[in-house]
This record gives sequence, structure tokens and C-alpha cells, in this order.
Amino acid sequence: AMGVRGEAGSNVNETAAGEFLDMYNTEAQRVFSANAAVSWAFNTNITDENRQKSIQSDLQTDLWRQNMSHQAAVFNTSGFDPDMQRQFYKIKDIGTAALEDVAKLEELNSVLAQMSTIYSTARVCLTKTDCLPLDPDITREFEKSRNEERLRRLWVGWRDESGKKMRQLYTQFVDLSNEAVKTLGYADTGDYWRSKYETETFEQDVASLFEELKPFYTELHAFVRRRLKAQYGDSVFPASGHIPAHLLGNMWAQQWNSVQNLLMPYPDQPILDVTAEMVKQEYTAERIFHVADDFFASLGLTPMPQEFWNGSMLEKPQDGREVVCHASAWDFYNGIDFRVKQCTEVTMEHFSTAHHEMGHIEYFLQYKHQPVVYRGGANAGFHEAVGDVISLSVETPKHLHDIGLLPTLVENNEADTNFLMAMALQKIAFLPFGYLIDQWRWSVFRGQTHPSDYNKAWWKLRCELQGVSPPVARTEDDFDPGAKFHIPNNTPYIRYFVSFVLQFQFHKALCDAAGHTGPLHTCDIFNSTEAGTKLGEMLSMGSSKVWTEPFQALTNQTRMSAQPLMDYFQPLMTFLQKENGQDKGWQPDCPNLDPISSAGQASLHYLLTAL
Ligand SMILES: C[C@H](N[C@H](C(=O)O)[C@@H]1CCCN1C(=O)[C@@H](N)CC(=O)O)C(=O)N1CCC[C@H]1C(=O)O
Ligand SMILES: [Zn+2]
Repeated sequence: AMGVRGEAGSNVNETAAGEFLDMYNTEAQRVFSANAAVSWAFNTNITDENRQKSIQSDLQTDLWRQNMSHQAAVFNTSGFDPDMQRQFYKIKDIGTAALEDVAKLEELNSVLAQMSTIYSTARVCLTKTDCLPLDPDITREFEKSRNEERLRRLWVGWRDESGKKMRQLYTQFVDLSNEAVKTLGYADTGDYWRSKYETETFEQDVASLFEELKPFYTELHAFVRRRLKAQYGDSVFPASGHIPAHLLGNMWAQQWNSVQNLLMPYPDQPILDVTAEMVKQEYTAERIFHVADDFFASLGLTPMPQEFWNGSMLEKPQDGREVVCHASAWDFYNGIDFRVKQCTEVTMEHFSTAHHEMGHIEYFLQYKHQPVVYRGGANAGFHEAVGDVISLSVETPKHLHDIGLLPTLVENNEADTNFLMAMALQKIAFLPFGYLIDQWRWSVFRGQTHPSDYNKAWWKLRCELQGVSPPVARTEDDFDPGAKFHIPNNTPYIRYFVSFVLQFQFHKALCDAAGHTGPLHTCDIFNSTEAGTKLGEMLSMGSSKVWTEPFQALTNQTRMSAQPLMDYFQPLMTFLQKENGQDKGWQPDCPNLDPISSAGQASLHYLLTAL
């Protein structure tokens, strides 16, 4: 039901406003669910016809939102109760839908649909007849291959077939998006995206969190670099201290679990990877999702409804259809349809992703009773954290053993260090990547990074913050940001950095609620209805309040803090500091990769060390 409104009739304006909100809420469910259905059809069957239908549907939805915004603007909300004021604010907060020029609005939607198509249908041809899609083929190569030359060809090929083909489209998108949000009074698109966090100091807050976490990342980077040098030979690594991006088991070097078998501190102890065990037990995609569903049910939260199982696409279709394989969770905004679309493979990585996506669905289910304007995360970082919080329990050796995916449970210091390393390759490795994507985009939206510097600015951030360098020289003919899903698909990214900090604060609060004692990294909240009740209370609020309120209700804190994350990984950091000594760090600037100068670079390096 709608929240209780002020005294009926106390103000004709307020009564009319209440009726307007009821109308909006009814109409929005109709408009948004129709749009979701058309968008789903396009994402699960990429054809020209479905793309055109999706562009038209997005355009009509934007125009409807524009119309509602104009109707809402008629009301003088100053005397309204805070909840009504918040609902009116959100109805008017329509982002790029504010673009008044319909032709430009259609162009904006068309440009986005074209970039999404380029990304999701790109294939890399290593021979005339052998053309590989990203999912599952190239991803599998990055997970399994240790052939540096083959990895380099796939790394370059993927960027040639995806990002390189979008540069002009992205430049058009930036201009149209900025023009649109300026209509609403925002300085640029980044200003609009950051406003969603409702925190004056948001940009500084994430910057200081990143600074606070840098030492942890530097220790992990040093250890991984040393082990990869042993595997591939020093000659592949630039003297500047960077790790070439194609050697970290992931197309974007964003998480490094796929090469963890090279990176275990104690190789003779068990390695936390249940892929082989799932394959041996003939796990299916559906069974992976049922494992995630069982966990949410064990907390007393809402199990997946039948519509979820009927409507989701949990495997890549084998009928030749082109689909958007990048996993996603869908709210159809009708209180009934909630789906996941994932080209699931039976691997540990997909097991984790399934929990991540189901976390979104659980959030959708918990707030489905809210007015449509409140059906969102308290902030976007909350939405990204739900599934991952569950995974922090599921991926413990003890829990994996309990569900039969880790036959022998070895509990000693060395196995514990291996476990923390596996988690660090997922969580610590990600931090600079999660942080830098929107540093680049905010600088582009602000006009600090011009199209003529797109790639230079991208690699400046990658080399300086992530200590990762390109395996071959890059130029402004390339557009490497476009090779990462969230750029062509225009999904903000700082939400994942925020999530990776918040999820440890949530994990700590839920583990306290579950009565856990001992180190945070051994906590498993499975079957704790106390934890489930507290989590449910936070999730069911959606975005009805500023995020600090639900946050405080769960964690008794009012600010993001890296402390629980650092406490969780402290034992590993102690180990790494001892291992690394002073052999850590990298030069901020990218190594010079031009063939001539890199030879010169090596001899110069030799001379300097020889002197
Ligand atoms: C695999 C995951 N796919 C996203 C996600 O689930 O967030 C998809 C695509 C973009 C938004 N999205 C959604 O599903 C939203 N509809 C969720 C919502 O309702 O807000 C993803 O992109 N991840 C996970 C870890 C880091 C990042 C990456 O892989 O780089
Ligand atoms: Zn997500």
C-alpha cells in the first residue's frame, strides 16, 4: 500500500497530489513492464527488427517520463510531508529522458542500442573460419590458456572487434547525454550519476577509501607479479614494474581468480576452486541457481517465484540466436516478473556470478511492495553488494564442504592463507579497476578528457592506479574503454567499488547478528534467520530513504568504512608483507612499448643497474 499521507483534505493541493502519485504508480508499472519486455526480447534475440522495437520502446518510455515530470512540476510540494516530497523529486529526476528534442532523444537511444549490439555480437577471427565470441570461447581461453602469444592475440583482437568500432558512437553519446542532464541543471552526466548517492562528499569519500586500500593492493600486486614472472619469464614484463594486462586470467584484468593455481601461497594445500567438483557432480546451470536460492531461503528471505524459473535465460541458447551474454538481473516492475539472463557455464566464476545476480533479484522481491519510484537500491552500491554478501558465506571452505562441493575440509593456517588469497584475487584485485572506470568517464563527461585523448587517459589510469600495462602499444585509433561491457551499455561503475567496501560492513553486521565468533573470514550466516531478518528489513526499504538510514539500521554506522574489509584480509597482508619485503610497487607512467625504444629501454635499464 502507499505510505500513509498527511491529513486528507488538509490541502486540496495535497489530495490532488496523492491522486497524482497513485496514477503515476499504476501507469509506471504498465509502461515500465512493457518496456522491460521489449528490451528483454532484444537482449535475448539481437536482430535489426528487435533493436528497432527496443529503440522505439525506450523512446516512448522516455517521453512518458518527460510528460509525468512536467505534470509533477505543477504541484507546489513545499508543504507536503517528506515522503511525498521525495516521491515527487524522484518522478522529476528523469536523467537523459529530459532531452526535449525528440530527434536527439531517438538518436541517443539508437546510439546506445548500436554500441550494445557491437559489443555483444563481436567475434575474434584467429583464422578465416575460426571466429570466436567472447562468451564462452574467449573467456574460457583467458581462464585456461598459459600461452602468452595466443592470449596477446585474443586481447588485441577483442579490442579491435569491440571498442575500436565504437569510438565515434561513444563521442556522440557523451554529447547527447550531457545536453540532456544539463536540462535538469546538472553540470554534466557524471554530476548527475554522483547525485544519486545523495552525499555531498561522495567523490572525496571514494577517493580516500581508495587511498586507504592502496597498500593492500600493492602487496597483492607484488606477489602476483613475482609468481607470473616465474611462469612467463622476466622478458615479458616491462622494467616499469607493471603486469601486462593479458596475463591475469581475465579479459580486463579486473579479477584474477582464473590464474589462482599459479598464485597459491601453499600449493600443496587445497586450492579453493569447486569447478572440477561441480563438473564431476554433473552440475547444471539451473542447479547452480538453486544452490543460491536455498541460501536466501535459509535466511527466511523470499525464494525465487515460479515466474523466475519460467522466464529466466540461464544458459546460452544453442539455436544460433545472438544474445547479450553478459549476465544481468531484470525487474519487470510489475511485482510478478523477475529474471536473470546468464550464459552460465559450470565454473566457480559463474557460481559466484549466479549469487551476484540472484542478490539483485532478492532485492527486487524485498521492495516490490514499494511505490515504483522507490524500487531501487538505497544506493546503487547496496544493490551490487547483496549477492556478494551471501557469497562471502557460501565461498567459505566450511560452507562449500557442507554443500558437498569441497570433499576434504582441511583446516590449518596454510589452507587458511590459501583461502584468503583466493578471496583477495576476487576482492582486493578488483579495487583499482572498480575505482578507475568512472574516474575515466567522469573526466570525459566533465570535458577534461577530449576524444583525442580517450585512450591515453584510459591507460594513464590503468598504469598508475592498477599497475597493469597493455601487452602491445596502444594509439588513439583504439578505444579500449569500449571493450568493457559497462561503457557501451552505459552502466555506471563506481557502484561496484562502493559495493566491495560496503559488503564487508554488511557481512560484519550480519555475522554479529548471527552470533558468529572468531575471524570475519570464517563466518557463514547460512540458516541464520536473525541475520536474514535484519537484511530483509534493510532491503525492503528500497530507495525510500537516504541510504545512511537503512545503512545505520543494519550496521550501526553512518559512513562507508574500509575497516571490516581490511580486518578480513589482515592475516593475508601480514603474510604478503613478509614475502614481498621491498620488492613491490610500479612507476606511475606506462612503459614505452614502441619496439625500438623498448630494446633501448632494456639496455638503458641494464646500464643504470650496472653503474
Ligand atoms: C556480471 C554483472 N552484470 C551486471 C550486474 O549484475 O551488476 C549487469 C550488467 C550491468 C548492470 N547489471 C545488472 O544486472 C543490473 N540490472 C542490476 C541492477 O538491477 O542494478 C557485472 O557486470 N559485474 C558483477 C561484478 C562486477 C561487474 C563486472 O562483471 O564488471
Ligand atoms: Zn550487479
